[in-house]
Amino acid sequence: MLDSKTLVVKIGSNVLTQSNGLPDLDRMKHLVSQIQDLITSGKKVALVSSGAVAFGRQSISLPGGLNPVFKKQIWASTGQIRLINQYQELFGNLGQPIAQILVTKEDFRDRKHYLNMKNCVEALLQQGILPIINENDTVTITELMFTDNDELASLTAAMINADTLLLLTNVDGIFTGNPADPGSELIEKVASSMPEVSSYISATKSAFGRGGMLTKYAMAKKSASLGIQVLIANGKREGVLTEFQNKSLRCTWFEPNKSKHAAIKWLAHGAHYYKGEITINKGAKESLTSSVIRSLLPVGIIEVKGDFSKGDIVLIRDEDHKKVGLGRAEYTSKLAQELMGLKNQKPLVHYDYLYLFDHE
Ligand SMILES: Nc1ncnc2c1ncn2[C@@H]1O[C@H](COP(=O)(O)OP(=O)(O)O)[C@@H](O)[C@H]1O
Ligand SMILES: N[C@@H](CCC(=O)OP(=O)(O)O)C(=O)O
Repeated sequence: MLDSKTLVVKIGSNVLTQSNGLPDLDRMKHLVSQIQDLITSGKKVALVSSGAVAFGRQSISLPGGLNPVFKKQIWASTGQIRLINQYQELFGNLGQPIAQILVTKEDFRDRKHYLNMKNCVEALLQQGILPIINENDTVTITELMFTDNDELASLTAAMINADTLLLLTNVDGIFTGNPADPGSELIEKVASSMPEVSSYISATKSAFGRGGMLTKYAMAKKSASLGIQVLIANGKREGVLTEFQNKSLRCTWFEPNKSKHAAIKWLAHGAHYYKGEITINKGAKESLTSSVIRSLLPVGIIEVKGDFSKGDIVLIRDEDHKKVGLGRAEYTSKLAQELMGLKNQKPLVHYDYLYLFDHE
């Protein structure tokens, strides 16, 4: 485990609820005081907390036949107030100010939203205020939804340039089989050089979880590839964050690769957030994927699709429709259409803002 200065702590729904579905206030209090200890020790912490639907579900009973989307919206909108009030009370008792940030996938897709959100979270951290982030479940339905809050936490860690992502769930980490099976062993370390461990993971989810261990694993691997160390640990364990501080935590630790710069971290998560598609010819592909770092020039572009602005993410494909990478557009789709195929024009994607999939 490495030292940490800026970290994102994600708390899963199950950590905050008891097996009977009622909120586990003792657990919450315990975690709050340990988060406070992390902040007091000089770390910058952003908290991604699930629990809105679980808190809503246990306080508002709804008719069984009600549309599941309405149910989720009602539970999330009523439960989020309870969740944040609880945090407000617990952190307030310790003199720690908090802020609530509710986001959607669109906020990560649109460069302006993204920068507003990033600036806001950084300003809060700068002022010693703890941002508590959750998905805006009332407006995010189907394709607008994050896979789960592990994805949101991973995006947040990339956004604020965190060195550490701590995913707290109801098991000690990834096991070699069903965690309840005494024959299963905890996988203590995952490194990019090691064989895949995803085959061990079953699609089972805990009682209130959404994504399950498979998304946790996928997000942890992605974050580690960008240079963020990731720990999957048991949020129900007494002193979990104190053990993290002491580097003695039982967990699955993902060894980070060399850290990528902030823009690349944002781009790497852009696979579902791009606004336009650029098709490039063979020569341009060879140039981008060669060992010499090069920008994407209009001369190599053969098609521009979608409506994007300066700063938006674009997906780059080759002539065979294969995905080559993601880039940040230096100008609009309209101008890109005009310059397409022309020599001696300014790059559409600068090499500092180019993420190639093969490099993952
Ligand atoms: N190999 C595995 N190791 C650990 N947990 C696993 C594995 N396969 C499936 N799981 C399940 O993943 C669950 C945690 O994911 P999830 O329900 O999404 O939690 P959270 O609500 O904390 O996000 C565990 O409770 C466990 O049942
Ligand atoms: N936004 C939802 C969280 C959904 C979710 O991803 O839950 P989990 O798998 O427990 O992290 C809520 O607050 O209920």
